[in-house]
Amino acid sequence: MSALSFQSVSKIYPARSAGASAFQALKQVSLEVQEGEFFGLLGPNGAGKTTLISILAGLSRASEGRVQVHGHDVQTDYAAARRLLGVVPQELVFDPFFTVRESLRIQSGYFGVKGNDDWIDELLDSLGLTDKANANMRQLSGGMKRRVLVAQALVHKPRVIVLDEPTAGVDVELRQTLWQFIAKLNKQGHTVLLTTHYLEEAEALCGRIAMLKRGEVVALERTSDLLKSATSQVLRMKLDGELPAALAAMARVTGRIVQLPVHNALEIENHLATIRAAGLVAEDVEIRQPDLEDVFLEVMNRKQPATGVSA
Ligand SMILES: Nc1ncnc2c1ncn2[C@@H]1O[C@H](COP(=O)(O)OP(=O)(O)OP(=O)(O)O)[C@@H](O)[C@H]1O
Repeated sequence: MSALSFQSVSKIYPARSAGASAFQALKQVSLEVQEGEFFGLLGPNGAGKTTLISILAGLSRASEGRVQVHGHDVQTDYAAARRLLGVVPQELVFDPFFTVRESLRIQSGYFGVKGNDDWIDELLDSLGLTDKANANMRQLSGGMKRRVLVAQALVHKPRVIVLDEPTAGVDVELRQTLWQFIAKLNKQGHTVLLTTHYLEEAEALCGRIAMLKRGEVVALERTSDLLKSATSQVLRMKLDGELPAALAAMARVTGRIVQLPVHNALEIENHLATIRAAGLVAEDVEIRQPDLEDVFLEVMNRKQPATGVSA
């Protein structure tokens, strides 16, 4: 039995006002995540990742289809399904009146877990929160609050850990602490479902990845196979000046660093000639293997059949 099962899940948000149209955020999404997997759910802003997680967590209802956690339906068997899940939400929602330790005890209470202090201490320690155990939630920085949200999601030792962009806006140290801890829990058998815009993290951590585009699954593969599926290599260089329009359309640009997909030697020569003809000087030119970000862009830029968005 799968740890998570999404069967033909669709979601249509109703029109908010007369004259507005309804919006289909998910279209027939089907996914199975096996127990013990570290699974990545990727997609651009608005692709439907949070909607799918909200349905999984019972915060929103699917318009069609079925979602199960270890065989428990998230609608008809909500309490059992929810107990198996630890969800770290994207939004920093917290109660400002309690200390960190109090809020973890309260959260344990919601799940009916008593005498949980040993595990709470371990969570505080693993997430670098021991010093803050008695601090009031409102005194914490954004990154510290994010750590508490992770701890809250894990108080009942859920079999399935769901992380919705857990590293958005957090520093390098927390990322490392967080990933070490989550990887350890995954090794112990916990299933992990992760959404992130940091494709380097997804590449390093996830064994399998689904990519969503406008509510549809457009790729579902092992990470290693996705990386092999890229049809191009990458021409990388530093440039001073603006890239000619013909190349800009296909380039990944970060400050002075320009990266272009290339399929053969002739294409490399042509790109460099176009750059020279524009009066630009390329420095530190190299060819590298594609990474997950290149594959992601390739998948997202593939022509898809037109999809109706209104209902
Ligand atoms: N309550 C709502 N009513 C109407 N439309 C909504 C509602 N919630 C989300 N949407 C729309 O559904 C689409 C999917 O949103 P969702 O938040 O699931 O995307 P996402 O992939 O999580 O994006 P991001 O990467 O920005 O977090 C978006 O176009 C969004 O505007």
